[in-house]
Amino acid sequence: MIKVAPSILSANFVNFERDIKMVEKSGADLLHVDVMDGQFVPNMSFGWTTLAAIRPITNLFLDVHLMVQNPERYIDQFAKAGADLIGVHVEATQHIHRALQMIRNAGVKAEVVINPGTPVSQIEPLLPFVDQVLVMTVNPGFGGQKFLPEMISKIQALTDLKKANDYDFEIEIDGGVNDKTVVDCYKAGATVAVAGSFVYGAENPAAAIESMHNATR
Ligand SMILES: O=C(CO)[C@H](O)[C@H](O)COP(=O)(O)O
Repeated sequence: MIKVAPSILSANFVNFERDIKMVEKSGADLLHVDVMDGQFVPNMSFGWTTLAAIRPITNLFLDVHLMVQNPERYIDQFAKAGADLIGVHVEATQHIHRALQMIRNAGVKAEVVINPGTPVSQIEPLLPFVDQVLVMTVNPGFGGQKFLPEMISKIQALTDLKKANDYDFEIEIDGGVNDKTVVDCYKAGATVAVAGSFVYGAENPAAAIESMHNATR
C-alpha cells in the first residue's frame, strides 16, 4: 500500500504541534514539509527555523520539499534543522546535480522534483543518484488544487526506467491527491502520496489516511 505523507501546508500554522501530533497518531507514514520562497512559487510558507522547531516534537520522517529558487543556498541549513529528505526542483537551479550531491553529502536523502510542465527525460541522467522523485500533480504553490491526470503517464515512465535499470528510488506524488486520485497513481508505480487538504480538511483525518491505505492495498 502507498505511504501517506500529510502536508503541513494545510495544517493550522499557530497549532503545528497539535496538528503534527494528530497526524502521527492518525497513521501518517511520514510528514511532508512545504517550503515556499515567494520567488520560485508565488506563495511563501516558512524556513528552516520552523523545521528545527518541528524536529523534536515528532518521530515522523521529515520529507522537506523546497519550492525555492537556487536551493543550494539553503541545503545545509535544512539538513542541520533535521530534514530526513530534501527535495529540490530541477527547474529551480542551473546545477541540479550539485544540489543533489550537497544533500547527500549532508547525510540526508536526496529527491528531485518535476513540475507538471517538465518531462521525465529532463531528469533521466539524475535517476541513479536520487532516493526519491517527486512528480508534481498540480502546479506548485498552493494546496487545494485539482489533480492533473496527465501526470500518470510520467509516473509510469519513471517506473519503467526504474525497472529497466534496476534503480532504487521512491516515486512520490503531490497535489490534489485523495483516496480516488491515488489509485491510478499507485497502479502506475507511485509509492508515496502527499495529501494536504484531503487529510487536514477531513472531519476524521485518521479515516482519510486509512482510506488512502485501503484504496492501494
Ligand atoms: O506542494 C504543495 C503545493 O505546492 C502541497 O504539498 C500540495 O499542494 C498539497 O496540497 P493538496 O493535497 O491540498 O493539493
